[in-house]
Amino acid sequence: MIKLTSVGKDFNKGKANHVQALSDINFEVNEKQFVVILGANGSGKSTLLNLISGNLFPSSGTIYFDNTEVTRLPDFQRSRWIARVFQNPLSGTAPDLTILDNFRLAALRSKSKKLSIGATDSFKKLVQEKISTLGMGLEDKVYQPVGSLSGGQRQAVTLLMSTMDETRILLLDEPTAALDPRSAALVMQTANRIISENNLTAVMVTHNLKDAYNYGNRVVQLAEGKIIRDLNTEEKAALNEADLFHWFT
Ligand SMILES: Nc1ncnc2c1ncn2[C@@H]1O[C@H](COP(=O)(O)OP(=O)(O)OP(=O)(O)O)[C@@H](O)[C@H]1O
Repeated sequence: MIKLTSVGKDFNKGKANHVQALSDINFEVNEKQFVVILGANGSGKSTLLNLISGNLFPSSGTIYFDNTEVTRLPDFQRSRWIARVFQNPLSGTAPDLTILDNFRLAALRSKSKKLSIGATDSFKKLVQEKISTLGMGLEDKVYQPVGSLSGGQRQAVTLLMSTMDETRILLLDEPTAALDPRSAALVMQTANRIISENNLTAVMVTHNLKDAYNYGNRVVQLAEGKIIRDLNTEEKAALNEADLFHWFT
């Protein structure tokens, strides 16, 4: 469903501060796969997500979604299929708008589901039903501004918003890095549930080896802009947690 062939990304080419962030990346993600990306700082993980989302264009190579070339399709034209959760809980939602209005905006990204997207009672009920699955008691707070929620609550709400439209791909960029351990665990459980219940294809960047071990059905390691390991479902299942730690020693 996502395919990168011979993709490279240079920053500041021809200048003294030239960086080759990614080189000759051949990376294919099948539908409903949940890929975890590991790698040291600066290895190119966020750049890879930015190329998939269309926030950056590659310097070389080609990107396809479902066999259609999207190499130079800008992010706003891909956002119909792609939802993204960032490290910073402040990204991804509009802080001054209520929870309900944030969900309305998410639903408006695609009109084809024929959802009633006005501030109608049925839409409110739908949002409350969805939010109640988080087990955070937010269903009684849908008129509260999202900015008043905790970081963990915001990440969970952002994840849930990805189920309001035609999203097929969920990109998670260190989604729990700014959260305390309990909130981080809740957000990961929520992400995992949303991915499987909605048959999403997911790519998650993390530095958390426990999460990389516990979640996803494929694990890829980047180093200096190249893929140096790519373990499929069986190979990942055969790992133990210490193996992942040894990748970095
Ligand atoms: N906009 C940019 N301009 C110049 N260089 C950049 C830019 N974005 C990334 N880089 C460089 O590209 C390389 C890869 O960066 P990237 O952010 O993809 O790494 P990362 O693996 O996500 O790192 P981290 O784990 O620290 O978030 C780094 O050397 C970084 O400095």
